[in-house]
Amino acid sequence: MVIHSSSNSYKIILGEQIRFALSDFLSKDYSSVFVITDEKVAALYLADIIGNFSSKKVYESIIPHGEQSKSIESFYKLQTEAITNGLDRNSLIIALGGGVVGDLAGFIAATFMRGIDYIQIPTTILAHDSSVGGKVAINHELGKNLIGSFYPPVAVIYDIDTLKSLGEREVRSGYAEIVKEALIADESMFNTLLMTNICSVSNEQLQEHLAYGINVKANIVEADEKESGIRKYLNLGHTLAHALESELGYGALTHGEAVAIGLLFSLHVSEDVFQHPLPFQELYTWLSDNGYPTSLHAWNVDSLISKMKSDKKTVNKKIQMVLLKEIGKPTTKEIDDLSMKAYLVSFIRKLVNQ
Ligand SMILES: NC(=O)c1ccc[n+]([C@@H]2O[C@H](COP(=O)([O-])OP(=O)(O)OC[C@H]3O[C@@H](n4cnc5c(N)ncnc54)[C@H](O)[C@@H]3O)[C@@H](O)[C@H]2O)c1
Ligand SMILES: O=C(O)C(=O)C[C@@H](O)[C@H](O)[C@H](O)COP(=O)(O)O
Ligand SMILES: [Zn+2]
Repeated sequence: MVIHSSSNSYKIILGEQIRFALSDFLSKDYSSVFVITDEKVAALYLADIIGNFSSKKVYESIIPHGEQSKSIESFYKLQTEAITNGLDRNSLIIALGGGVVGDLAGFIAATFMRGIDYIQIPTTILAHDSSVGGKVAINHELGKNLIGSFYPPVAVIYDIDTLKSLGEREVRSGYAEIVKEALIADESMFNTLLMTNICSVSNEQLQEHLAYGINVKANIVEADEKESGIRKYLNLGHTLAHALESELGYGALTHGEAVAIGLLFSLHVSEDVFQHPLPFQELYTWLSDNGYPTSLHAWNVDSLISKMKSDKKTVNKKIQMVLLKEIGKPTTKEIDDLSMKAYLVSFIRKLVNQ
């Protein structure tokens, strides 16, 4: 599949063992290569990637795994390494890992010498979403992804063999974004997913779900790369999810776990706003059957609302949520603070009473 963005067109290649054949997908002769990965992924796949570049200068940097690495400190450290390694404008950065590595390494590529090429080599299910579309960013203590850019990669090389080493928590996290894509795009896939036990999913099913998710995402980002309109729909569930991630401390919930709760919340609000029943209960049951954390601890509602205001969809301090008129019919809606407070309180009550 090829994605056409404002600055380039890039391929998304999905396959088995393709991490050993990177030169098949690179069209330029780079002066050097800088692989950025995390400690878990490095132990599993870094040698495979480096093996592709025997005749080139290859540098590597291994960051601690987890959301806390999407920080200004990691950003500065990696920029320093890029400079001291002598990277130039003809160097290539490789983001080898999940969404944390992808977002961080992509932002390094976007800003080093005002922008050099990078490729995404996603290694998590969740990264079917993060590696496509060119959103790159780091977190601020006050909010998720607040410092970043739109900067597409030159290729996405998705070796699905690497997904076999993922733990259950990461499988869950990735599936939350696939459920999101189904909710914004079509009911039949959503119903199929609700019949899937994600911890015993077959290879073929997983490939089908990944291809589906990438297709939904690719169509949206091609139509609205910089999020002036329909790209906002990919943010379904994220207004609350990002606030929770920041409020509870980055890494306390995985991004997908937070998105799962955020999706439930968007169904809760949508049902009230559009006075139309949505499958809140069905999604809740599926999430708990599949081991997502759905029982809540004390949330500070006022603090969450203030975090929700740093969402990138906010205009004039008014929160905009992505809601569903029906499955497959997303829209955006401004929610005032009083209503938001009431929705959060009733949502918490609903979850506690499950
Ligand atoms: N840019 C975007 O459009 C976009 C979209 C969705 C999410 N995101 C971002 O992505 C991040 C979450 O990504 P993630 O869930 O991939 O998290 P992650 O990158 O932290 O990876 C999750 C965990 O899995 C480990 N891991 C990665 N690949 C592995 C493998 N093949 N085998 C075993 N372990 C492996 C990692 O070391 C880490 O501990 C969040 O920061 C989120 O904001 C960005
Ligand atoms: O690609 C998009 O657009 C998305 O919203 C995808 C989300 O899954 C992803 O978490 C994204 O990073 C959120 O973007 P943000 O602009 O709200 O930071
Ligand atoms: Zn997301």
